[in-house]
Amino acid sequence: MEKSAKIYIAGHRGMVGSAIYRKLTKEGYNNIITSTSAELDLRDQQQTANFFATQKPDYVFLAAAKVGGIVANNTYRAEFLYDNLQIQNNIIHSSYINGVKKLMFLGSSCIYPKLAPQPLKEDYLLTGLLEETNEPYAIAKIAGIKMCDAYRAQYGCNYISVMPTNLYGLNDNYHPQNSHVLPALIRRFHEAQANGLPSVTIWGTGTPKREFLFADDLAEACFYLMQNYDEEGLVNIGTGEDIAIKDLALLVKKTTGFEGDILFDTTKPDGTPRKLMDVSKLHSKGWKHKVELEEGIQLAYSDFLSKQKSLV
Ligand SMILES: NC(=O)C1=CN([C@@H]2O[C@H](COP(=O)(O)OP(=O)(O)OC[C@H]3O[C@@H](n4cnc5c(N)ncnc54)[C@H](OP(=O)(O)O)[C@@H]3O)[C@@H](O)[C@H]2O)C=CC1
Ligand SMILES: C[C@H]1O[C@H](OP(=O)(O)OP(=O)(O)OC[C@H]2O[C@@H](n3cnc4c(=O)[nH]c(N)nc43)[C@H](O)[C@@H]2O)[C@@H](O)[C@@H](O)C1=O
Repeated sequence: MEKSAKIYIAGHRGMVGSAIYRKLTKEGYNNIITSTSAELDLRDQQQTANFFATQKPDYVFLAAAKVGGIVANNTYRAEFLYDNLQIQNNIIHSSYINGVKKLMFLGSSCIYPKLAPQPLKEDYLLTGLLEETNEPYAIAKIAGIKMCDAYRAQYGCNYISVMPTNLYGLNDNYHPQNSHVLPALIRRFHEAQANGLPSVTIWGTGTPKREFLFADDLAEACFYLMQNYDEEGLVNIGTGEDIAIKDLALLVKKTTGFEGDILFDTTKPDGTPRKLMDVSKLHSKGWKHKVELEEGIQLAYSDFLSKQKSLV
């Protein structure tokens, strides 16, 4: 990507989009275009087509999506399927019509079968049934990978797909029900500590294992792959290390200084038992994560503390 290239970050106010924005700015890119969902509803085909025809971006990072944790995915099943298919179809097709040089599509580790062997290799895609709680979201993300591959095969478009593991970081969503586990626990442990509560309840059994990548590390990987990776198919982005949710809760407890008990609400879903990425392809391309989990939780907690007055 030339420094003067016109780069569109779709979803620039989100956790990932804002991290990509920070990275590009730090690298000296100054022709970045953005638009909020209120200004441009990417589910709308005509609005999206007009935006691309007017702006004519050279490069696109597709980080706009309907995103949420396990309960949000399971509750808003129609929105997770419809919104995501619309957003990605509109952006990918408009990119083709307007000659975008390269596009990066962001998927998710939930595209892999629920009971796939671990760690998850890229070629396990479409080898088994999906996890029920996030099937609509996963189906949309799989369609995005296949859109990129089909436009590459038929039209020669250089569209690449990356599959991030579970993410956390600055500008995360701290909604009590709709967020992912790490921001949810940061908020719940912090509030319990601040209010002198005797215990914190976490969802599920605490036995599922998850892998976590700091969003600024993800942005580094996206920037690197945008310049060094031009293949069809998909590439995992993660750390290659995972942790049981119960142990994650102990880390957040330590970070927030909470001293009470941890209880488990087993009426809430566990989801996939394990989702550990095989990152050998990513490492072979020359990229490895930098921020380890405990340091990342500290950074995310500091960001939470600076923003908590504005949270609902
Ligand atoms: N968070 C995670 O753990 C993971 C995320 N990912 C993927 O990374 C990408 C970014 O996720 P993340 O940053 O966490 O999500 P966020 O919810 O933080 O941000 C999503 C962004 O998408 C934009 N958006 C949503 N709907 C529309 C719409 N209809 N029109 C225009 N813009 C819209 C929002 O814009 P606005 O703010 O203007 O409303 C928002 O900035 C997604 O593709 C997600 O699937 C993958 C793996 C894990
Ligand atoms: C990134 C990924 O995110 C979603 O999948 P998920 O990995 O299951 O994500 P999660 O962060 O919501 O939960 C991880 C684990 O943690 C447990 N857990 C405990 N206590 C809380 C809690 O308070 N909140 C949440 N959300 N989970 C909790 C929870 O029960 C589960 O066992 C996908 O739908 C899909 O969107 C996707 O791609």
